[in-house]
Amino acid sequence: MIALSVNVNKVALLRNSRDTVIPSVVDYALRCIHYGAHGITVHPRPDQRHIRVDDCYALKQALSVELNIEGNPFSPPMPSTRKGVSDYPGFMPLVDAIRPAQCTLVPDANDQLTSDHGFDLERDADKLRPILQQLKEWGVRSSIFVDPNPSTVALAADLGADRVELYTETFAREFEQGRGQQSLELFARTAEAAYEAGLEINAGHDLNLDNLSLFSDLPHLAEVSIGHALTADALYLGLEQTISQYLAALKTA
Ligand SMILES: CC(=O)[C@@H](O)[C@H](O)COP(=O)(O)O
Ligand SMILES: NCC(=O)COP(=O)(O)O
Repeated sequence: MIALSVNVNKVALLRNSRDTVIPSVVDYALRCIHYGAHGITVHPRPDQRHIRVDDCYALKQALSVELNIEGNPFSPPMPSTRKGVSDYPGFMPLVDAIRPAQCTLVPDANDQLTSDHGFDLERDADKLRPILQQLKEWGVRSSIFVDPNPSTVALAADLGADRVELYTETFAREFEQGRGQQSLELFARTAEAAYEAGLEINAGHDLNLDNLSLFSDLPHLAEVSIGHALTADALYLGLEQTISQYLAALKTA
């Protein structure tokens, strides 16, 4: 079985556009689980523009399924600029406080719009090793966000990671151009090399209802985390009932 972990960043982004709690990130996450999702993913960034520190605490408390926290382990503390929102303590202090089931290390710059590359395992080895050791001591399963590369992925196991998350943006773009099958082959060779090295395999970024069925053929795939497209699809797929309920409230149905 391939686990679906729903990334709730975009729900927080919508919530943050007002000083209200609509939509509730925790309520949305609980509904995802009620409808069959297996876990919840968040990617807090230092500016807390979507998921906030307080969301991480609330999700940890509310969830009985796996919470996956993604982020740059080297991101420093940052004061909050918004009233009533806690300061960002830095990524590793946050993970220490929350102790999620899984922590995915992503090399995002602080001001990056979204994740756009994986770690360079050769260049960043010495920086990553103590981070992975720390996660092990905390009992947090570790995963490293990587670009598909069959010749370097095994290094993640040498560094002490439990899993890798394959960054699937290139697959999504190639799929749109009709080259999904060719692109999947590179991912499959990377997955085989990772599996041979003893790693478990996650994947994510820009997976959607069009490309997911093909991607789910990836060998040894344990988990996908999906947020952006899934949130947009929930808007579309829930629209009919929503419009009809608003019309009923107006007594014009
Ligand atoms: C690591 C990764 O690919 C996701 O966490 C991605 O960053 C989605 O979150 P955002 O859409 O908030 O960037
Ligand atoms: N790790 C990928 C993730 O959490 C969600 O990525 P996306 O579906 O929002 O592109």
